Amino acid sequence: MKHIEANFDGLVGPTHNYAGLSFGNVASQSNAAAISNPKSAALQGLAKMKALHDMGMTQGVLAPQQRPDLNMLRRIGFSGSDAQVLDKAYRDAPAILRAAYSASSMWTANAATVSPSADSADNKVHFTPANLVNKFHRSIEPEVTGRILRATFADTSHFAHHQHLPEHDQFGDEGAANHTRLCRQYGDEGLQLFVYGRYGFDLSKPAPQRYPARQTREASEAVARLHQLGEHNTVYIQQNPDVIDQGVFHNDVIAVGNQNVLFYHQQAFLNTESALAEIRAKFGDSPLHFIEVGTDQVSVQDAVKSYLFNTQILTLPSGEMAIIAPTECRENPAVYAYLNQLLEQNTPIRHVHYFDVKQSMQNGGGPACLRLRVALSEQEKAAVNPHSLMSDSKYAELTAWVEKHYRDRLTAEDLRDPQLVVESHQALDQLTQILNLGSVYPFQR
Ligand SMILES: NCCC[C@H](NC(=O)CCC(=O)O)C(=O)O
Repeated sequence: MKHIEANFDGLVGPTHNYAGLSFGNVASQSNAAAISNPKSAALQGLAKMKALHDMGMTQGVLAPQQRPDLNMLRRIGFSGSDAQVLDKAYRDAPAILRAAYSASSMWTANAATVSPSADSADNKVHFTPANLVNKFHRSIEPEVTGRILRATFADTSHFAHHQHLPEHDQFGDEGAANHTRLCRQYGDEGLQLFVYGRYGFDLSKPAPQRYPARQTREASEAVARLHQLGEHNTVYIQQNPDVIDQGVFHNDVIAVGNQNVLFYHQQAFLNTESALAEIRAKFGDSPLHFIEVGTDQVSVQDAVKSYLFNTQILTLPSGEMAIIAPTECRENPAVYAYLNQLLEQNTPIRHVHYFDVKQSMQNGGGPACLRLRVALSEQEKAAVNPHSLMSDSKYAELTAWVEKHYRDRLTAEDLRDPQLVVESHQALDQLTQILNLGSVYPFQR
């Protein structure tokens, strides 16, 4: 039986903007108030999806959230018509209005944690939407994310969906951005690595000083319990607090894995040696490639700027691995030299492909942030909502949809424009038909 690993990318929503909402995410903070281009952002994302489809990969699409979140604005006391709500929020609470508009659900690595059926005791694929409590603009995502995931993976004989974890920072959960699975073939039982930034209930443990650790150990453990994993197929690893303080707000900014490859920076983890020893012991006998990048090769600062580790490592149909990197990696001399040298080494990684995802990068989201990985058997793949899978015709349809509905320029001032709400709702309403999702959005219910 053939198993594959699909990538489900988040479609960039029509209100993509630069609001500087993520303290601890250097790109988000430094591009605050820059002018965004939602149309180009969505097209960049679609081009990456299409390219992976053309490489023979299984590529899916996840719909964005309804934004602005007018229900949230009403819940905190802004009243009247939609236009009045926007106007009052723009005047009295512009930062909250920007949060209500964020297209941050494009980064589907944070949508959920997914465990494939080969690893879970009940042989189902498990999904837990991330609560994203550390950032207000993201904490308003999980409910609709859960609906979109259920509409995409509806068949309950294959797919198990859980509620997001309790909404408190001690259970802070950022989903698959802090989760990597190692395995031989995708259908074999694998080893799930849960990387956390701090302990939620034991303040005597090491923690960053400057920037927040968004993921707690207790949250990671809760997800593993829900997904029916055991000690033999999980490893918990604490992220190095010093790198969080240098802008590594998710582990996928400093480490990424695929099958028998773990690609990580020397400073990524707090206790690297013991983590690697545990991985080796639990992974079993077959070959494992630890590709460690030294600080002398690529500094943490260059890793954060270029997103060298926020790359996707794909296993191509040929069996060779390819890295999907942002063009920022080609523009950074140390990183580009490193990647060229990596291809000369004796690892499964044989190719590097560069993609322009600048609109997302400027908010701190690279190629890997934009995708949620779902390993599937043939039967499970057949049970996925077929309308959410990329094809030549789906690409053409979605591209035309973006061209029709999206603006190519959005400033902070534009967020008070009630016409933007109308446009977004029209676009999303049509999208739910294109992806055959049913009524997932509040305005449709
Ligand atoms: N995995 C990448 C996530 C990037 C995301 N950026 C943001 O939300 C920035 C939004 C803004 O500043 O407009 C975050 O930090 O969670």
